Amino acid sequence: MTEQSPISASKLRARLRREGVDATALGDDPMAAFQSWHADWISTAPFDPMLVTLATVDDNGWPSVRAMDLVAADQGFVFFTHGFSPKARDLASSPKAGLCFVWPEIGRQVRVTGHVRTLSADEADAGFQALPNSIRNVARLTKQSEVLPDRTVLDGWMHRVPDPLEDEPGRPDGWIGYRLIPVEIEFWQQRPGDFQDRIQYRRDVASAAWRNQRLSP
Ligand SMILES: Cc1cc2nc3c(=O)[nH]c(=O)nc-3n(C[C@H](O)[C@H](O)[C@H](O)COP(=O)(O)O)c2cc1C
Repeated sequence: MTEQSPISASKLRARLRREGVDATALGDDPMAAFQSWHADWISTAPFDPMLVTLATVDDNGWPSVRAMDLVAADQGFVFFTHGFSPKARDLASSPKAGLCFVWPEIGRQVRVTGHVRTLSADEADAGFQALPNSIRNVARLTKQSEVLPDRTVLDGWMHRVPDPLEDEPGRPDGWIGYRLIPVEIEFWQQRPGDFQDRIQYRRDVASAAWRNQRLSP
């Protein structure tokens, strides 16, 4: 079987820009639309296809953003982090967050707002086991965003000889998975003359049905 070669991002960008997007083409289910847009992005073999920016807010209303790796997009957006981190503290006190996917090579952006739920222990265990060894190792040894006196602490961790009994260590206490359940998703498509298409979906609280509307560029 021959390996599928990546689609040229610039050719795809030109086509998507020319065609534009409307709510009928996107359909009634914005998660399905996201999966389709994400598949377009992945087809161009980008350097980090799962990259997303996550925004949270702390107890005093201060926002903060950071790059994250999306792990799955199913009925929501799944990501993993350390339970001791500032973002986990934010999510414990204010379980609402924003995501922004930026795919400039194909002229697209997707913005998401929603409620964040902690994954079950089983889901989190499975997600943890699927991570690369190096990340599991760091998760086990460190407390993310803790202040360190200097780099020698990292050197110590890096040169630590692994205990053969810890070959397949389970998920550490502090490692958490989350699923962001969207209440709003906006699809942004670049268009000629910068008259971009923007289709925003909002979930109706009473009926849980999605409604969409077109926004001005
Ligand atoms: C490309 C990239 C991907 C990242 N993915 C993750 C991730 O999936 N989970 C995570 O906890 N941190 C990830 N990070 C690190 C975060 O950006 C951040 O530094 C860390 O989570 C601490 O954030 P906090 O102090 O706001 O809690 C990633 C950073 C980059 C640059």
